[in-house]
Amino acid sequence: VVNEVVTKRLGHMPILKGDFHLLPMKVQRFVAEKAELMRPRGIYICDGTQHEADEIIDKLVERGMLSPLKAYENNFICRTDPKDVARVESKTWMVTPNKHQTVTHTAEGVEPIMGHWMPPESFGTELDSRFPGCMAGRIMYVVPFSMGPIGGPLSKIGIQLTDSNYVVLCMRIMTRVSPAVWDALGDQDYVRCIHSVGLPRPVRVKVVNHWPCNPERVIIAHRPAEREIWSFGSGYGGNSLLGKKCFALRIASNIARDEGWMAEHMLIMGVTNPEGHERFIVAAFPSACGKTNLAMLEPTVPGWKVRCVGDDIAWMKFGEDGQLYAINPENGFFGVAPGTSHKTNPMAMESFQKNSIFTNVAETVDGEYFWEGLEKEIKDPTVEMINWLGEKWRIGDPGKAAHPNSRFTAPASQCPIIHPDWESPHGVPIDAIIFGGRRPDGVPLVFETFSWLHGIFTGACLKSETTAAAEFTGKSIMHDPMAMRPFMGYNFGQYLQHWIDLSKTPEGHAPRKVPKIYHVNWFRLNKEGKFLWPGYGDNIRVIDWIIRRLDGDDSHALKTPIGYVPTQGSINMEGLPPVNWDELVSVPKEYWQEDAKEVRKFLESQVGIDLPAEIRHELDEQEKRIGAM
Ligand SMILES: O=C(O)CSc1cccnc1C(=O)O
Ligand SMILES: [Mn+2]
Repeated sequence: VVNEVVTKRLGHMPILKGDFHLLPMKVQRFVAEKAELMRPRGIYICDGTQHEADEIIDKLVERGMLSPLKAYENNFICRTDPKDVARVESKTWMVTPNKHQTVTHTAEGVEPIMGHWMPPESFGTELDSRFPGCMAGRIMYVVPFSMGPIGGPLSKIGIQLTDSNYVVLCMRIMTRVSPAVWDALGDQDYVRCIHSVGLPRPVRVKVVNHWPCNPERVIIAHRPAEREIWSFGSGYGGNSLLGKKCFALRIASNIARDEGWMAEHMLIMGVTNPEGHERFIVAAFPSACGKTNLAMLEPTVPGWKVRCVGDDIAWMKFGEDGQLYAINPENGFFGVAPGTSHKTNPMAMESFQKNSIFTNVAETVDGEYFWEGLEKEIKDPTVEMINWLGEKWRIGDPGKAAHPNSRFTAPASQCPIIHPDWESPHGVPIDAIIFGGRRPDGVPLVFETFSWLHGIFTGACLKSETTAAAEFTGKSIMHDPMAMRPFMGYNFGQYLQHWIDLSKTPEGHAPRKVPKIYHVNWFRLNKEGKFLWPGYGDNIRVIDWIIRRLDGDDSHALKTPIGYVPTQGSINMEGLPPVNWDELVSVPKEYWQEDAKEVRKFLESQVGIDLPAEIRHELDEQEKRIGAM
């Protein structure tokens, strides 16, 4: 179908690949309009095939942006401009007509830590000063992708326009890119993702590592009501792979609120006990707090089996039967490389032995990847390397081999313990939700909350020691409510209300089985500053206790003011070096009295009048229980 407006807009823009006029008309209009705005030298409609990826890879290798890691099959490495290495929260915005659609009514003079609001008129100005002509001399790739299996009832479709072929390669690993998306689209809406590295040709600045970007002019703006994302100036991770944080969390949480489901920053895992009974659990930990490690856990206790459904994002919806179901909307893993090893996550290691892309890690002269944590696994510890800055480096030299936020991008299908149902369109049944974070002091190894509302309150008070994924540095305990702080798509108080509302069974439906909510803390330190708990594969012992609780075993729990903690002997410690049980599970009165004051101050100053009454009630009741200790 040819439409005059589209034809006029496209003008003589060459279509370098694909048949533009076979695209659905609404997509033709979207592509033509953006092409007229950003004026690329041509349009390339992606088909997501291996052949297409190989062609793009060859071009990037020739240009020097990507190089093959010759020790593996089809693995590649790239180094970014050192100024473009992580999500940039300070330049990530939600654009809504009314400020409080995005941010809560914080106390006078208190900056919201959730949601970063930009008024629509300012967004217009920012857009006009960046996007017109920004793709000059570059190709505009049209990437049709599905978050979730194509055509699934919980899946959603996006179209990303980008001038970065690195982004095209990564989107193909992280999402489902296929012409089948055009057919699945039908009359449903889709999320419009517009991305540019922000460096039109002819380029007048020095491009570092063949990595075009425009760090000083970065903006990542979301228009949730319009289901639109605009990203400029960064080629990296969550700033540019718009299917992940921007779509699957910030925009999707808005769609989920409107449609009655949940878009959460959670891993999804299947756990089978020695009796062969499998349960599925989701867990929300802040960035770089071990979600991937838990999702791919290798149990140290015989008879247990863990299989991975997802490691970062869960979309969940109550089914007709009242059961909560979850899908992993992603198609790959974009995991933190440093700290990943055969000791900490052998299954992750096995997931990226081929067909994967490594960003800002080190490369040995033998063509292997290297990062902090692999010292004991490298064949030759004296081997010469190129570090993430492109400098000659050896183990023991000053500086780091890999950037702390360096990443592997690997197909989920390559994970040896990927669950057989990981692509089930309807998802897997969820029986427990676990919140957790890095809490060096005062927080027990695990506790079960008293109710759905108490669980939401506990999630809203989630805190964790900061890590490398965001731009914060240094060790401090930061609030990260529901592990969604950087990804909150709308007013946090309304988000809590949405969780509360979802537990209510709609008229004439099967009663909703709300999952039990737990909190875990693998990171408690003893008085000498040493970890009290071995963690990693031994965390199955905590999951075992949780599953016995789900199976109705209520004998091994001690009621405390913050929830039920395991009684001594109720966690299988066989084979473990002695553990100081009291230090590990104690709920110290003075610590929690302080904490009660701090979370009240946090909720009152950060959520204010938007805090649902039910959660305020949980806050009051918990403070009373602690006070009565
Ligand atoms: O986008 C980045 O710079 C890394 S952040 C990231 C990547 C994958 C999964 N989770 C995160 C996160 O920050 O939570
Ligand atoms: Mn994450």
